[in-house]
Amino acid sequence: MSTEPLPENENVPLLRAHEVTRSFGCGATRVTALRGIDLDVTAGRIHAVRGRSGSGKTTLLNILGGLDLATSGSVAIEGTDLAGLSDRGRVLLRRTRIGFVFQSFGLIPYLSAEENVGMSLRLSRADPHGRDERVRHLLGVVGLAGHAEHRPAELSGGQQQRVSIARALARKPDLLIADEPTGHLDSRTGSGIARLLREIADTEGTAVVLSTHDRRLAEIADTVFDLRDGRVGEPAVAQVG
Ligand SMILES: Nc1ncnc2c1ncn2[C@@H]1O[C@H](COP(=O)(O)OP(=O)(O)OP(=O)(O)O)[C@@H](O)[C@H]1O
Repeated sequence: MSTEPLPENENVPLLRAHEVTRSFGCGATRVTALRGIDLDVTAGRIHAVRGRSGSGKTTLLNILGGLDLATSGSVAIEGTDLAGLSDRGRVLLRRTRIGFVFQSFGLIPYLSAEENVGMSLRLSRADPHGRDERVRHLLGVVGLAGHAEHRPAELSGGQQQRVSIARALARKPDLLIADEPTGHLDSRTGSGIARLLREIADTEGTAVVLSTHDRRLAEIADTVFDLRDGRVGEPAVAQVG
């Protein structure tokens, strides 16, 4: 990958993956999940990764989010190669710049919605007043202002996913990684989550990378990458912007 500094220009990608491969295991049991992925991620845009089960979607998202490292190739956020950071450097980068949303929500069951959303802000010792304001704002953004004190078990699946999206946004990440965010939801609830992600990308300028089998999520994406045999085809520009 070029070591030239990127020009200052709003079209410069936030994240750039170049020739990314990922293999697991060795010898006869070696599995190559990704085989040379090139992909750019841009602020305020939604990038959907589609593909059959086992095509490498989760593996790719984990690498883009710095949860895992490529076997070869590079992933850089604003020119910083993730593989060049120490483990602690990657943890810090994830905490400050990347939010994660998972299919199974991953909320802490004994905490209320507002406590789940505010958790990472408490851990970062954010000023309590600003923290409470941010949590209130985010619960409003995801349409749960009236459910601040509910625990996950008292919320529907769609509401739990909204809490997990608010939690992922608490520290104003530049990049939101969402692995099958509607995978456990019925289609109507999934459509609501799709609209919410679109709104967040548009209003907060967050870059979103999501994996999905869900047509509705692919429809709200700006770019769709089809993963097949560990490679992506030419990115398709989705019909709906
Ligand atoms: N930790 C691991 N160890 C060994 N093989 C792995 C590991 N993680 C993923 N794989 C393999 O890599 C390939 C891609 O898996 P991955 O989970 O990325 O696919 P996916 O497209 O997300 O699938 P799904 O839609 O079912 O979640 C699969 O063959 C899987 O078995």
